[in-house]
Amino acid sequence: MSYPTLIFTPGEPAGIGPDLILKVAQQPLEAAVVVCADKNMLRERAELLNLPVTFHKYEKGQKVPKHEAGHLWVEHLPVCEPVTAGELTVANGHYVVDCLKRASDGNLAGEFDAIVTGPVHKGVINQAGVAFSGHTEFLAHEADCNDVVMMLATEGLRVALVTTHIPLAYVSKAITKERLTNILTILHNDLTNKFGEVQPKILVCGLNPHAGESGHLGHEEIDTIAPVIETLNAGGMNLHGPYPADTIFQPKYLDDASAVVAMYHDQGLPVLKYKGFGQAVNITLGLPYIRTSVDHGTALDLAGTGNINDGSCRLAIQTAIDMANASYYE
Ligand SMILES: NC(=O)C1=CN([C@@H]2O[C@H](COP(=O)(O)OP(=O)(O)OC[C@H]3O[C@@H](n4cnc5c(N)ncnc54)[C@H](O)[C@@H]3O)[C@@H](O)[C@H]2O)C=CC1
Ligand SMILES: NCC(=O)COP(=O)(O)O
Repeated sequence: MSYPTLIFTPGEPAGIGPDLILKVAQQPLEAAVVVCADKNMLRERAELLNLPVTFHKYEKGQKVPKHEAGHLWVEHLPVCEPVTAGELTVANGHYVVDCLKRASDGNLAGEFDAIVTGPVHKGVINQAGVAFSGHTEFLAHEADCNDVVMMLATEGLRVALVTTHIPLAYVSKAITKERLTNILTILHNDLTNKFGEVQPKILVCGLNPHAGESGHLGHEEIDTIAPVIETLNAGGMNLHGPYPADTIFQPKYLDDASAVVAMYHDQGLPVLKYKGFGQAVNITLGLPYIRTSVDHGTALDLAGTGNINDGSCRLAIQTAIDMANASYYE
C-alpha cells in the first residue's frame, strides 16, 4: 500500500513548532514524515519535554518508511545560534527561511508530496534582514505563482482571503478586478477538483461597512466586487454577494455554503478562529503542490512547557495526507 511523504518545517525554533512535531510523532501516521530542522535543537527540546524520540538521518531522495510512533526522520539544517525555548534569536531568522526554501525546492522537484508548516515569527525574520510577510507569499514567490489563496478551514466553515499579509492601508488598492477574479477562480476550481464540491456556493464579503451601503459608505463593492461576481457567474460559477461581513457569518447563510471569501485577513480569520481555534487548518490553494499549516502562531509563552494543543498540527498533517492520497487518483 503506498503512502505519501510529507516534509514538515517546525518554523521558529524558539516557538512551539518543534514541540508540536515531537508530540505528534508519538503516534503512528499514514504517511512518511521528514522534518527539516536542526537535529540538536530537536533532541534538546525532546529532552526538555520528556518525549521519547529516536532520530534518523534523512538523505535526499531516500525512501522513508511510514511514520512509526517515536521515530523521526530529520534533514539536518543547523541553527546559527543555540536555541532557548521561548526566546527569539534574530540570527536564526535565516535558518527558518532556509528550511522553508529546502521544503519548497523538494516539493517543486517532486521529492515530497506535500509541505506541512509549523509557525514562523514574521517579525524576527524581518529583523534578520529577510523581507518576509508569510509562508503563503514566500512559497508563492518560490513557485513563481502570481496569485495563491490562503484558505483556513474548520468543521462547518471555510474562509478564503483576497488579500493576506499587507497593511490595512493598502487593502483597498490591492483588491483589483484581476486579483479578485484570480482568487475566486482558484478557489472555485480547487473546491471542485480537490474538495469534491459540486458547483460550490461561495459567499463573497464586501470591503466596507454594510457592503458599502449602496455606495454611501464606500465604492469597492460597486466598482470592483459586484462586477467580478457577475462576470464569473456568467461563466458558470456560483458566487453570491457582496455581503456585509458583519452579518454573513450566521448559520442560515453558511449552512449550504462551501466557503466565505473575506477581503482581508482580520475580516475573516477572527470568525474562523473563534469557531475553531486549535481545530483548524490553513491550506494554500494555487501552488503546484500541497501545502497545509497550523492555525496559530509561535506561542513563545508555551514553548518547552508541553502545555500545548496539537489539534491543528494533527489536522494540518491529516489534511495533507488526504489531499495527497486524493491527488494520486486525479
Ligand atoms: N502559521 C504561521 O506561521 C503563523 C505565524 N504567526 C506568527 O506567530 C507570532 C505570534 O503571534 P500571536 O498573535 O501571538 O499568536 P499565537 O497563535 O502565537 O498566540 C496567541 C495565543 O494563543 C495561544 N496558542 C497559540 N497556539 C497554541 C497552541 N497550539 N496550543 C495552546 N495555545 C496556543 C498562545 O499561547 C497565545 O496565548 C507572530 O509573529 C505571528 O506572525 C501567527 C499565525 C500563524
Ligand atoms: N493568520 C494566518 C497566518 O498568518 C499564517 O500565514 P502563512 O505564514 O501560512 O502565510
